[in-house]
Amino acid sequence: MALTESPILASHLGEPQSLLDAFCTPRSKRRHIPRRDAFIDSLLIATVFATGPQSHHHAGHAIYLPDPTKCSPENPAQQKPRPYVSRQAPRSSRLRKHESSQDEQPASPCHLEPTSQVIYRPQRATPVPLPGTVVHPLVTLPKEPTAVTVKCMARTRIPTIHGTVFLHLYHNNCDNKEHLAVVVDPAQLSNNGQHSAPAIRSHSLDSVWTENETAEERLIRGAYVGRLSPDSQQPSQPPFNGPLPVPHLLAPLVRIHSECFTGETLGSMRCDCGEQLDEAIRVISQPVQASPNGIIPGRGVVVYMRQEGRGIGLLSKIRAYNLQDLGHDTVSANLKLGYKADERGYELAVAILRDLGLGSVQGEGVRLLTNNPDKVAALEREGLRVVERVPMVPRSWRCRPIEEDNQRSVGVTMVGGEAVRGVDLDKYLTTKVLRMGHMLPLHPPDLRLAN
Ligand SMILES: Nc1nc2c(ncn2[C@@H]2O[C@H](COP(=O)(O)OP(=O)(O)OP(=O)(O)O)[C@@H](O)[C@H]2O)c(=O)[nH]1
Repeated sequence: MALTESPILASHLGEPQSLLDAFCTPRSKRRHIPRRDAFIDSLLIATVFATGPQSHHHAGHAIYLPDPTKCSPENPAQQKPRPYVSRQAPRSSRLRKHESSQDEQPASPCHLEPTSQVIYRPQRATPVPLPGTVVHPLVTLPKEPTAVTVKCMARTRIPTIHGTVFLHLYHNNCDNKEHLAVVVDPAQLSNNGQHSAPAIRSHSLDSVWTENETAEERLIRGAYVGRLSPDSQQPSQPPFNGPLPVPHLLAPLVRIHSECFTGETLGSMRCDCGEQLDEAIRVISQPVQASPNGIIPGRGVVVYMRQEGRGIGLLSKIRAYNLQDLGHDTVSANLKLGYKADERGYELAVAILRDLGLGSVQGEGVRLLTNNPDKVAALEREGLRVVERVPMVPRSWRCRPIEEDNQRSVGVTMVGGEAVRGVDLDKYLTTKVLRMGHMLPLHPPDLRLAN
């Protein structure tokens, strides 16, 4: 086929950028183009870009070529639209999508998502049969379970209204999200290196990353001790076997917090997530009695997991909110969308805590800030040593009854805010108690609020 016979190319010859734009218009807007032509066009475009000059925006982009035998218009069943699954949806849903796309539909430029970059995934050699072993062609060798690995990429000091915290950013080998740990341990700011409690530090951050890494590289990623300043620059030492538990020391307070864009960033009053994040940092920062050393600064961690909407992702959470406006509660809305009431997993959170020296059998146990019994059980199943559960009572529930609907002051759900209250929030909290078994004292008037 000559270049000019292609309907897309003919109208864009000599203009590679506008050609690419035309090809990249959403599929819904270019349905008039027969799929066979679209395929030929993609081949031609690939040729044009492989041979011609490329802008730096497009140089590294893969162009996916569909299998022409599967993309044929003779098989319309293969082209039926499928529900859109957000990239933030739980891994299980995204994998389901991928598997079903392999079963039902051919890979095409419109279906394929960019390959996510997975960091530190261990390389495994392809199993080679032993000499003399007959391998049946239909036998699938069982996959080895992948051990969860996390690595702290950077750490820095963040002053907050509750005191200084150390923000840690983690990568892992299970998803491509950047989970965080907010470490409250202000004793680490002292430059004299004397602490009455083991410092909560990341093992992976303090490790030696390369043979020839410089002190400056260590400082920049946050592997330092004391307070970093123009006058104080002490790179940390590679860790030994982690801090050992100290007798008579109160175990550090830990909260596993799940991301909530609406509550934490918009200050939504449908939930108390922003308030909970603030409350967790506040409570952990309170000085604690540590006999025989007397009072020591508060110690603990908020592990901030990118598990928006209890793991269903923001797109589905937004849809769930509309279902809630139609009369569903937070649990039945999830179920109606095809999810479990809670889609979260905690193996990464536990791995992060272990990297910080907490929750293992040999290390310090943790006091867990939560009302959610399933969360405690799930964390213990993952091997976290929980020595105590500490309740998180919503601030508005401490001063019952609700004074006025939707009453709040500016920034109330943000870190440093006050209490959030309102009818939507009360329904949400009541549902958590009645349907999810959250361990909170429920006042009789709340029963009428649950729907
Ligand atoms: N699916 C869904 N998720 C919600 C809703 N409201 C808040 N969330 C999410 O719920 C998560 C917070 O979890 P919660 O159930 O409030 O609390 P928890 O972590 O289970 O329990 P606690 O430790 O006691 O706070 C965040 O990821 C929010 O985005 C909702 O109506 N539907």
